[in-house]
Amino acid sequence: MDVKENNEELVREVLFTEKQVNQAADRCAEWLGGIIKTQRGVLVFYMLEGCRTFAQMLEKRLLRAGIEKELIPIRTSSYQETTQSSEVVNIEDDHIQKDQIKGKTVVLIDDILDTGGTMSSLRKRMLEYGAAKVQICVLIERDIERDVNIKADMAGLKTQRKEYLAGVGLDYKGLLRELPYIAAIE
Ligand SMILES: O=P(O)(O)OC[C@H]1O[C@H](OP(=O)(O)OP(=O)(O)O)[C@H](O)[C@@H]1O
Ligand code: HPA
Repeated sequence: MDVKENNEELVREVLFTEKQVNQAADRCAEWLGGIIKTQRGVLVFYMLEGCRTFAQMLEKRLLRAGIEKELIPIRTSSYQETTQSSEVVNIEDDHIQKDQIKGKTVVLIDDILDTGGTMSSLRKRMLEYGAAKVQICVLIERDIERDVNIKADMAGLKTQRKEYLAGVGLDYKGLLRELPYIAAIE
C-alpha cells in the first residue's frame, strides 16, 4: 500500500513500532491466558470498532498457547469521527445474555484507555449485571491524571504523550486504523 493510500502523511511521529506493538500483544495475551486458565467461566469482551485488531492479535496468541476462548464483541462509541470524547458512551449490548454475567469474572479489552469514559461506563454496566469482578486490559494506556477513577490491570504499552494516537485499530477521524504501528497525529 502506498503512503498516500495509507494516509501516512498525517503521521507526526511513530511512538511504538510494529515490533513493540507485537511484544505488547504477547504480554497482554500471556496475562489474559493466565486469567482464563486459573479462573472458571471468565467472560472476555472487547470493544468495537477500534479493538478489533488487538482482539485478533490476542486470539491468535491464545490459540498458539493452546487456549481456545471466544472473545465477545461489544460496540461502543464516544468519539464518533472527532478527536473529542463525548460525555455519553453508547454501549450496544443487546446481543449479550445478561444472566451469564452474574457472579463471573469479566475481562474488558480495548485498544486504548484514554479519558477512561468508555471503560468506566462498561465496568459500571458489567457490575450492574452482577459481575463478581471486572478486569481491564488495553493495548495502550495514557499514563495521565484523569477525572474518572480507572486504571488498566494490564496495559501492553503506556504513554504520557498528549497527542491523538492512531494505528493498530485506533483511528484518526475514521482514517489510519490499518497502520501496523502507533503514531502521534496531532
Ligand atoms: O478512554 P476513552 O477516552 O473513553 O477512549 C477510549 C475509547 O475511544 C475509542 O473508541 P471510539 O469511541 O472512538 O469508537 P471506535 O472504537 O469505533 O473508534 C477507543 O477505541 C476506545 O474504545
Ligand atoms: O488517541 C486516541 N486515538 C484514537 N482513538 C482514541 N480514543 C480515545 N483516544 C484515542
